[in-house]
Amino acid sequence: MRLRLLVVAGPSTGRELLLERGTYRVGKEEGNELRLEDSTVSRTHLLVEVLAHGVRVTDNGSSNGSSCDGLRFQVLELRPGAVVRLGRSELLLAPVEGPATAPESSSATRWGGLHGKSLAMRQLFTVLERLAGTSADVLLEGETGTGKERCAESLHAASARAPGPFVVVDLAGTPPGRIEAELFGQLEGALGAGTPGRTGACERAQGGTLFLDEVGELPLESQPRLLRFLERRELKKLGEDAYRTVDVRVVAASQKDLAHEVAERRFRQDLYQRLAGVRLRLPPLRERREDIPQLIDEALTRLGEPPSLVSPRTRALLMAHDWPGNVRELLHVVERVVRLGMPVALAQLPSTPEAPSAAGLARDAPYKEAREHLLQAFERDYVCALLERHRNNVSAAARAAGIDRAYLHRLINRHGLG
Ligand SMILES: Nc1ncnc2c1ncn2[C@@H]1O[C@H](COP(=O)(O)OP(=O)(O)OP(=O)(O)O)[C@@H](O)[C@H]1O
Repeated sequence: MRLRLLVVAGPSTGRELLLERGTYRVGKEEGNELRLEDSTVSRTHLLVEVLAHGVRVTDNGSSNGSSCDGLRFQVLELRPGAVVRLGRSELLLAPVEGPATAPESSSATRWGGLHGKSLAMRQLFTVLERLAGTSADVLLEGETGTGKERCAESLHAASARAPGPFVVVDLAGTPPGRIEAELFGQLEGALGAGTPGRTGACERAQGGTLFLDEVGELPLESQPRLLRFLERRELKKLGEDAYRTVDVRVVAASQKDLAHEVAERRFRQDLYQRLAGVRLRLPPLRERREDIPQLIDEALTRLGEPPSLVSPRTRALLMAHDWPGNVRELLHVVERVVRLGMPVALAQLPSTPEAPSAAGLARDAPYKEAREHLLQAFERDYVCALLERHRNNVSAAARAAGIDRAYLHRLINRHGLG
C-alpha cells in the first residue's frame, strides 16, 4: 500500500508528501521534504521513515513536541489512519489511492449515531474517532441513505466543536442561482432594491461544523469561491467588499463519484483535491448485511418495541434484500411494520436479484427461464406472507392455503424460510 502524509490542520492544510522509501523530514524550514508554514513547528521537527506496513516517526528534538492520540512521543510506529500533531499542524497518514480507512478496526459496534458491527463500519469508526480529535475537513462518499449526514453529525458531536452549531446546506435542493447567497450570505439590497440581507451558512457555522450535502451539485462558476473559502476560511457576502474570517470545519458529502465528475470537467480538479484530502466511503448496506439485525433492533428500541416484533423469518427476508435505498429504506420498512402492524412480504420490497418480482422480470429471457423465475418469486412471496399471517403456525397456514402441510414444509425449505 502506498502512503502519503497529508496536512489536515494548520496553516499548510492541503499540502501532502508521498512516502515511497527512505527517510523524510518535516518542519518549518525550507529544504524539508514537507514544509509547514507554522510558527509553532520546529525547523526540522519530525523524521518519517518508511517501513513495510506503515511508517516510523521520530521527534527530532523539537521545542513543542509531537503527539498522537493526545500522547506525546519520541519514536512511534504509525499505521494508516493515524494523525500526528506538531504545534498547530496535524498530519494524517493515508493511503495514496482510495479512502483514508485504517486497516485497524474498532471493537465498538456504534460510534455516535452510527451503528454497525461489520468490519467496514468498525474500521470507519477507528478513523472517525481519530478525526474527531482534529479539525480536518472530510469528504464522505456513499450512495443515498448510507448515513453520510449522520456521520457528519456524529463527527461534529464527538469533536471539540460540539458546543458550536452544525449547519447543513443541501446543494442538490438549492436552486443554482441561490447557492452563493445560501453559502456566503448577501447584503440588504444586493440582489435588487428591497431584497433582504442574510447571513450565509458558512458564517452561521462559526465555531462549529458546516455540512455540504451533495457538493458535486455545486455549479462550476461557484466552485472558485468555495475553494477560496476552504483554503483561507474567508468569505464575503454578495454585495460586500471586504472578506471576513470564520472558524469552521467543513464536512462535504457526495453520492456522485467526484473523481469521475472531475474527469468529465463538471468539477474543478483543485477543489476536488482540497475536499478529498480525507476521503471516507460509507459502504452500501448490501456490502455489510451483517449490520442489518442491529439496525432493525436499534430502530425497534427507538420506537419502543421489543426485538420480537420482527420475526426471524422477516429478518431473513430483510437480510436477503439488496436495499438500493440503504439504511434509510430499511428504517422505513421497520417503521411501517411497527406503525401498521403489517408483516413485511417480499412484494412490498423493490425487487432483489435473489427474489425478483414480476415487474423486475427480465422479459427478454427465454420463456421457460422467465416463467420459472416468476414462479419462484411468487412461491417465496406467497409463503412468506402466509406464514406471517399465521404467526408461523405451519398447520394453520397450510389449512388456510388449502395445501398439504408436508408440501408447505417443502416450500419453506426450498426458499430457505425455515
Ligand atoms: N449506521 C447507521 N446507524 C444508524 N442509523 C443510520 C446509519 N446510517 C444511516 N442511518 C439513518 O438512516 C437515515 C439516512 O441516513 P443519512 O440521511 O445520514 O444518509 P445520507 O447518506 O446522508 O443520504 P442522502 O445522500 O440521501 O442524503 C437516517 O435516518 C440515519 O439516521
